[in-house]
Amino acid sequence: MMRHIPRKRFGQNFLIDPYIIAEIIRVTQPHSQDRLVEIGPGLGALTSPLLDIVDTLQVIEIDRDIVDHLKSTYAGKNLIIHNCDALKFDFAELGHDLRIVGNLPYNISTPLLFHLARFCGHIRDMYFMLQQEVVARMVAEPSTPDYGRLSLMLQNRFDMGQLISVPPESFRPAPKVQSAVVWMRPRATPIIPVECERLFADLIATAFSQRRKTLRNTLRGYLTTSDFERLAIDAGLRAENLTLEQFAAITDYLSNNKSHGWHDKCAQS
Ligand SMILES: C[S@@+](CC[C@H](N)C(=O)[O-])C[C@H]1O[C@@H](n2cnc3c(N)ncnc32)[C@H](O)[C@@H]1O
Repeated sequence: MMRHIPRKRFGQNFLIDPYIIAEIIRVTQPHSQDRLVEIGPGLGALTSPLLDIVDTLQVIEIDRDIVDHLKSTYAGKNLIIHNCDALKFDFAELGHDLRIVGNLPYNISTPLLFHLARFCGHIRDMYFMLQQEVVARMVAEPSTPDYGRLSLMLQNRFDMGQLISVPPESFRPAPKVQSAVVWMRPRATPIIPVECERLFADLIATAFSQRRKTLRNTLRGYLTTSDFERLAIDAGLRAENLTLEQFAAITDYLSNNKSHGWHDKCAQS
């Protein structure tokens, strides 16, 4: 293995634990024909075992030194390297039915998950290593401390679940936090219609901007007392108490109610 000084700015914490590496491959269940994509291959901890199974592997890596290393290590193998920023990568370019895996750079994990959500229609499933704390927020249920914008935005688009809990010692250098592997599968249809997602995003950003306040206060700009009554939602609740379906009902109500001025906004987005 080449001498490489891990770059903090690229979130480089390399997997060194053979048990965890084997577990990730086992849960991913790759098949030779799969259209597999790895984000952030690094020094190849997952890339090597994946290349042993799949006919072709596409990888997206930002670090040029690492790309040079990958080119020499896997010369002659069916590895297609995209030397670019995964946050800007057009995943639609790779076709449909994508299976995406990666031990993600933790410093960009949330924006990367939002970026990937835009390509739901191209994705079959995803398996990612993330900070445990982020996974907890992704899969959180209403009325729990971890439930918030990330839970709602992603649960709208994906079915998700935590698979493996991973300690810091499984990486070099060891991160300060506990990690976990999560699976994500796009829902056949998002709960919020795509054309209303912008309104939904604005609504939950406002509702969660002051977590301890009631919806009556936080959503004052959106809903009157009689709106809450028509929706059969208690205005004395907090954002964290509402289910995704209840936020969907509010979004739907606003988008169908021209007097609120949201109808046009929704249609434009
Ligand atoms: C946590 S390391 C994982 C490396 C390797 N897969 C492993 O498990 O040992 C994250 C990898 O993502 C790369 N990376 C960081 N930011 C990136 C970005 N914006 N786009 C693509 N790759 C990125 C890093 O250079 C690094 O190789």
